[in-house]
Amino acid sequence: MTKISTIIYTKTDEAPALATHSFLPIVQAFTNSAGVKVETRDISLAARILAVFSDILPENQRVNNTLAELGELVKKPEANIIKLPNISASVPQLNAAIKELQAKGYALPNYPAEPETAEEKDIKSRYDKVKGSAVNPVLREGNSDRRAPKAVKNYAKKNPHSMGAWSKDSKSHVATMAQGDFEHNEKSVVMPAAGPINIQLVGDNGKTYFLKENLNLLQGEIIDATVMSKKALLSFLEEQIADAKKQGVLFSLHMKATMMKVSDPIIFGHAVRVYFADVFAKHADTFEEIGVDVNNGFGNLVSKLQELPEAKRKEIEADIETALANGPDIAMVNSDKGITNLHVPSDVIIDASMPAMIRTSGQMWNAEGKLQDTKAVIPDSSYAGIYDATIEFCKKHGAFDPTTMGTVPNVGLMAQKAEEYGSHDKTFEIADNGVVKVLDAEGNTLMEHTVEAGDIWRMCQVKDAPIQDWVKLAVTRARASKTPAVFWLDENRAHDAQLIKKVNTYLKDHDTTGLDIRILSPYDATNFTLERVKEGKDTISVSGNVLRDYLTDLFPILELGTSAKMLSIVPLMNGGGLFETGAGGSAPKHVQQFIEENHLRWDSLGEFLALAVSLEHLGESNNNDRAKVLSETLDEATEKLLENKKGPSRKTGELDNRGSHFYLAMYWAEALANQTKDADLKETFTSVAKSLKEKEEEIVKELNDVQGSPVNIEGYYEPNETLTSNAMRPSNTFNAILNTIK
Ligand SMILES: NC(=O)C1=CN([C@@H]2O[C@H](COP(=O)(O)OP(=O)(O)OC[C@H]3O[C@@H](n4cnc5c(N)ncnc54)[C@H](OP(=O)(O)O)[C@@H]3O)[C@@H](O)[C@H]2O)C=CC1
Ligand SMILES: O=C(O)CCC(=O)C(=O)O
Ligand SMILES: [Mg+2]
Repeated sequence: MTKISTIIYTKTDEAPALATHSFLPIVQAFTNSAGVKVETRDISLAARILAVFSDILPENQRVNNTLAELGELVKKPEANIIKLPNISASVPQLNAAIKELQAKGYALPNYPAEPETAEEKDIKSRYDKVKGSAVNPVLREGNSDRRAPKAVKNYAKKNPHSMGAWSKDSKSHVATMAQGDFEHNEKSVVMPAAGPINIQLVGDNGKTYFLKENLNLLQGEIIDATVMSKKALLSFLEEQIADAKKQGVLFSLHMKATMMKVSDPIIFGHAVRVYFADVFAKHADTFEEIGVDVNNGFGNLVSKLQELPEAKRKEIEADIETALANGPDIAMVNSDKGITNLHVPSDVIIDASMPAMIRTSGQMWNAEGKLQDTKAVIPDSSYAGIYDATIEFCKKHGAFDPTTMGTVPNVGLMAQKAEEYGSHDKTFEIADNGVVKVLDAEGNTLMEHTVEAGDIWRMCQVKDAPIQDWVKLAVTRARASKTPAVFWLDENRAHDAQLIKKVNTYLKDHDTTGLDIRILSPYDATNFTLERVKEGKDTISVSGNVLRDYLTDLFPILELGTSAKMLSIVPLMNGGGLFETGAGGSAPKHVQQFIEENHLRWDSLGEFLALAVSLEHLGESNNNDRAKVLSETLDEATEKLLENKKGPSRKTGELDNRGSHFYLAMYWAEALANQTKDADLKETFTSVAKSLKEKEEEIVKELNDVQGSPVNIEGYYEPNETLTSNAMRPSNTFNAILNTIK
């Protein structure tokens, strides 16, 4: 008797949440017969908001803090979690979600942008726990192994996606700071012993205070501190805006304001204020009065203007028009609706936006809805070089060829809030000129920076155990796939120099004979990897947390057309498994199409791949042979789905997400019927496969016929369960067959 095994399937937001309404009933029907329970946990933005305010809500509206619960589970060996992408909310998204929940009868407070009373401060601190990238860092108690499975890569080679041609004369380029930024000011030390540290600001005005107290660190932890100079940033932005105008290219800002939820909105705000400098100078008092905060994007100003009397509003709008006419053209998110790249910080997120630009001949959309060469502004220079190198490579060699290009899997250091992505509780917009010091328990200065008011100072940490685990994972993957592995580390960067020492030490713990393992700076690693990619050769990138994020969108988008097709495994350090679905996000544009046309183009390939490895892990860890059979047959079904091109189409009226789920179910049932390892499963699924095949045409017709008109699911952040489920399961014939599986 095998013991009951449980997989946790996360309920999230937007397109992946819609897809779950169709896919999960299939999964549950198939796994039930193998003694595998698939339970859901709601970690959507709406559920996370309700969880942090449960104590003030009436009993019938309270929800458990499931994210905290999963945060504990990932530290246990029995963890087996399938994690779908979720919204990492920018402030405009957070406000929209609060508004929707309030309208649904939840007495939630508004988000206080500038809290004054103790109560407001408490409210803001609760919302800040939900804001930005608040899920992934909590669950990632392991490092990351992301790759395109062979079947997926072969499919892409045989069925290449479109790839915009590159011209040698392209004026597109990356602009990044040459001094005064995080990269150039970085200092780094390794903790010689465990103990608390303090971060202190010694003000030139005689005021000295702690920015952070009693932060407990472990022995061997690498900590870095650095600062982005406001002055240097502003003059860089001024230069780039003028240069974009001069060169006649689009101005486009690429940030990660979701993951870097403290620093990057501040930088985003500076970019908006510098671009619209004349408007901000002329109307400073009015903006102060109506509480304009462009750290949440230019869109915040646009919406706040509605509060003004018409004459004043019109005057400011005219000045905005003048600024736009005088400045360089701005890259557009939606030219029909006049939404620019500077409107909302969560509309243009660097990991997806830069590869999309590179795939589109290095161009972005202008206000006329036409493609145009672009200046991609990435203020901090720590990682901008990888996009610079890629763009220059494309100018020299032309676009990559998906039919021949090699693949670049990634082994990423991310466990336990590693590096920049764990820095928000140690990032500060500095209030006074002075010196920021990192002090050990005895009061010795470990690192210090001279700062000015408005500078952004931050500290990052990475623990030693995750580094050891990461090096081990890199060697394991290099050995298993017989592929060269490159550590993307720059000996000239303070943090990387410390990491290189540890990498060299920990590599000695493993047998590396016969393996090709190198350490190259990110810029050189890009060129080395791209040369090989062009020749059809594979190369593992072994990187820190930020590059993990960037590279696992960059290469999949170039190789496969989307990062949705990645296998994304997080072997948890305590033995459990976290299986992320794909490497991309929650695709807001897909929801819009679904609502308007009842067509969901979301590709669940990432979910299929994740479920297969989750079942395999369960098979191994729980000695559940049936789970293994389910896993093997699911992989067969996924391959067949690719071969027969049953992924979702982008066009309304054609097979969509729901139709692709039907085909997966049919192929899965067929594979189960054809296997010989488990007779019971064979018997159950022989009749299921037969019914599905017989009714194929009818089911596909039912799924496609509903498309073409709007659908109402009564909400965006918390749609109505029944309406959504009905909309996502429109084939009675298919539903009836699933109901017969015992
Ligand atoms: N792991 C996580 O939880 C992550 C969450 N996010 C969150 O997702 C949101 C959107 O982020 P954004 O940077 O725009 O990135 P997305 O990955 O959501 O979207 C970029 C584009 O990639 C394509 N795409 C992504 N996934 C799929 C899929 N499964 N099937 C088909 N196409 C896909 C779509 O292209 P097209 O429209 O052309 O079809 C989509 O518009 C943000 O709230 C962000 O915080 C982002 C990254 C990871
Ligand atoms: O958590 C997030 O906000 C995004 C995560 C992400 O983009 C990634 O891990 O690839
Ligand atoms: Mg990413």
